Amino acid sequence: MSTLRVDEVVKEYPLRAAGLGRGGGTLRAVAGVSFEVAEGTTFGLVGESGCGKSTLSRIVLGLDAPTAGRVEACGQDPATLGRAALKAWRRDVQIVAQDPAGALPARMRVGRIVEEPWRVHRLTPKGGRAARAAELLAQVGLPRRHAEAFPHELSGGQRQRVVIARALALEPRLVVCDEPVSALDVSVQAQVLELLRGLQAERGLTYLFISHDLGVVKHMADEVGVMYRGAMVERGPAAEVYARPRHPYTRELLDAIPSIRQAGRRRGSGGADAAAAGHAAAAAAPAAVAAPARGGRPAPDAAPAGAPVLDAAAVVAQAPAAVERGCPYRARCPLAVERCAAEAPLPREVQPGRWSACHRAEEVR
Ligand SMILES: Nc1ncnc2c1ncn2[C@@H]1O[C@H](COP(=O)(O)OP(=O)(O)OP(=O)(O)O)[C@@H](O)[C@H]1O
Repeated sequence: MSTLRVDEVVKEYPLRAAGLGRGGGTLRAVAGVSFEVAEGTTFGLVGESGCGKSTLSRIVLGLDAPTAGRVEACGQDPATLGRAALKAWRRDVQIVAQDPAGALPARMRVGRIVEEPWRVHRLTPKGGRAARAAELLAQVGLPRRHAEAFPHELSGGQRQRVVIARALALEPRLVVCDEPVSALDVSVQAQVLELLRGLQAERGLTYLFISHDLGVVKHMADEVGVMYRGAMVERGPAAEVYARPRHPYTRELLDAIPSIRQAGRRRGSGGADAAAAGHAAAAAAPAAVAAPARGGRPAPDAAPAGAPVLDAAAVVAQAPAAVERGCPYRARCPLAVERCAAEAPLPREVQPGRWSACHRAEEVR
């Protein structure tokens, strides 16, 4: 049974809202993405900065509506729910966000932070809020006395544990983990990932795990989806994708894993700097290769006729939308041939359960 279904989701923003000019036109941040996540499993969503991961996560969380397509999470499409129903649905779908320093209210004590979701939903758990909050803190590996601490008195890893405890307070079924360890030291990352895995096993949680780092996702995901310029270019069981990628962009990301780790080590401590260096390397590597711009097909009712539709990477590269057809990855692709310029590859099932949007998927090594 699927806890999450994402069906042909498209999200477009006016170029003006994306800070790109004053005229008409549309930025296509998510370009027809589909996948399902079975109950109790983890789907890893990977791609470089600007490929549309966070936009997709906002849609899954019901914080934004898709321009086209549909999401069903825990049995409901959040875009169709009224206010009260949406609030009730949010008990089932929680987020563990990226930045522990920014995600917690600075002036609230930790115990009170963990209790907050019960306050918002006017609930009292068995045994009372304070006692249950202390239990939750213990379950995420924090001593009970930390309930009295303020977030700034804790380390980054401890703060992320508080974020996780708060997300679990309402006993959700689906947790969107959006770069949950990217702000942490490399050694602490492993501990937090271990905690997330343990909680999943205990509670049967379903995770949508978003990261720019295929190395991190490897430790978590049952299935992986690789996003490039708003599209999902490869999808399949994690072990198979890592062992034999079927898209050259996945290959490029896999090849980048050792260099990211080395970048962290070169900076010395394996501490926060290392994680930051890894993030920077992942973001910078693709930018070093000039990506061409591409105009996409406008969604039927999204943009006025004649207004350009840009994909995310075209805008990241800040190049004019000159190329109208073909595979968006071809300028970086070692396998690109003439056909790739003429015809955009549609996702196809290259073997049971494995999807790739590459004309030459079978030749990727
Ligand atoms: N509210 C918005 N209005 C306009 N454009 C947006 C908005 N949110 C995101 N975008 C644009 O959509 C594209 C995809 O952004 P998104 O944040 O989803 O990517 P991402 O893969 O999560 O990147 P990062 O890891 O850097 O957050 C980017 O070009 C971004 O500028």
